[in-house]
Amino acid sequence: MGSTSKSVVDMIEASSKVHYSGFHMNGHISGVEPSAALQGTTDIQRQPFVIGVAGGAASGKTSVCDMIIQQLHDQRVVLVNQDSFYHSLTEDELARVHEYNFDHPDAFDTDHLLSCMEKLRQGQAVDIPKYDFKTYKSSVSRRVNPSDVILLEGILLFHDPRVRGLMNMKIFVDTDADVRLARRIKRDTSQNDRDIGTVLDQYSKFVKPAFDDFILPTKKYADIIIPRGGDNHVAIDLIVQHICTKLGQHDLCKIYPNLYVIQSTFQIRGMHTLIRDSQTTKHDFVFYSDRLIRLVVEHGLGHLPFTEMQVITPTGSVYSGVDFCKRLCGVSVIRSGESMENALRACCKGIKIGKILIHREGDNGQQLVYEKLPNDISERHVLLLDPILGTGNSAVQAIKLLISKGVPEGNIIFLNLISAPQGVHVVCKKFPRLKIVTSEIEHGLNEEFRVIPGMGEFGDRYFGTDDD
Ligand SMILES: Nc1ncnc2c1ncn2[C@@H]1O[C@H](COP(=O)(O)OP(=O)(O)O)[C@@H](O)[C@H]1O
Ligand SMILES: Nc1ccn([C@@H]2O[C@H](COP(=O)(O)O)[C@@H](O)[C@H]2O)c(=O)n1
Ligand SMILES: [Mg+2]
Repeated sequence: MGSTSKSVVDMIEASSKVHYSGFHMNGHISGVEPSAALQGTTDIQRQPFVIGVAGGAASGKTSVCDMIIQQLHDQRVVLVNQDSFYHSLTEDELARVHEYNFDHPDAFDTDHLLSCMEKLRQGQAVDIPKYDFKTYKSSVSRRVNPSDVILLEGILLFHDPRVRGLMNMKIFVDTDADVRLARRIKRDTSQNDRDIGTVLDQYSKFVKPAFDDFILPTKKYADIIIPRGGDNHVAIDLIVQHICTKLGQHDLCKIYPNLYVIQSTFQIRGMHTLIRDSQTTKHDFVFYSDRLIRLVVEHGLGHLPFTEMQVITPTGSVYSGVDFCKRLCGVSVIRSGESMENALRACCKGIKIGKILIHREGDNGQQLVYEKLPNDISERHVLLLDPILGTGNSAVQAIKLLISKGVPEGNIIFLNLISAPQGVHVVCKKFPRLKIVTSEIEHGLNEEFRVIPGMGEFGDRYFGTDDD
């Protein structure tokens, strides 16, 4: 199929240049959801996506980071090394350098690292020290500009909870101890002018014990463990793909405060991988779609208003909580939207569900052919259900109908599994008070206006009508 697609960034620049570049001038970009206080405003300040890469010395951390940076060539990425924050040795320490433990957490100026990271996260440039392994001192520094992605790498990066707390993703490079020692000998004798006896003494006295006591125990904090470091191309490709997905979503979220992409996890990516696979059986397709739909529905319900209430617990204490919004209604866009009804019913006991059927003739010829909605819909908050947002034309028809029935635009939450950027632009621009909640942003649309990578005809795959 001769399909062409535009990258998210291309489309954003083509259709929304003013918002996009305006945002970059403010210089705040992030991997984190906007805070509650900022939701609903256009002044969203975002911070960079921070990836921590830890592992033993000479495990291949720097090499893994270099490979990630190479693959993220069209993104603004900076690398910050924990090595840069080694304390400079005093004259006394220098005189007895062979007794100094460079692999202990105290060897690093972690407060300085934290203050530099804080500035970068706030969009400010920082001067990061340059550490010299031969003189054991930092002298000059290098200027690091704020970026969309910060790679932070070092042996003990996961040791301090404050440093761990900065990270959106944690990677542990897991390389065999013999390989690490062999590389270390090679590196220290050739680059750092050390003799092999000194390298081996340091290894047995400090490096190996510190690895066992301080580095290995932090492996449990990793989101991803990469065996074989830079040789593991599959792992690096997956990581880069994940980062691109997050950045793509953030680009759109930067522009539209009414777009909510649920926080991606590897569970969610795994479910998406299954439902996008053309070889997945109907049974698995339904199972994993249902799991994802439930997540989207729960997330969407989180955007409904609530009232505060107090209850008495069985211990006789007062619990101050909230009461659910009662005036609700689901509206499914026939036919694939009906796949989302069960999840909504499972979350909202006895919820009314209306239906809309829109007939699609080519790209622009959307026509409303059927609707059955509760009479009092104008007094309800509406959860509009359609698993795929493509061109946005059907969605616009459905939303217009709801508004014509008296539903305030701000009372509509549009729930879908995947959204093409084109559809997001159309819906978010036309209905800025409506909220879209989705689980992934797609790359785009092909020449036939089908979402890509997409997952095919959702209704056919879900209801089993795709058999020959
Ligand atoms: N997959 C690999 N194969 C061969 N040599 C490697 C590989 N990964 C790293 N190296 C080499 O090992 C040394 C240490 O790698 P580096 O990425 O600097 O590790 P770290 O940052 O964990 O100390 C470097 O000299 C590097 O060129
Ligand atoms: N002056 C120094 C400072 C550090 N080391 C060793 O470097 C290792 C950490 O660097 P990686 O790039 O390998 O992560 C660590 O094991 C220190 O022992 C050193 O030898 N001399
Ligand atoms: Mg390194």
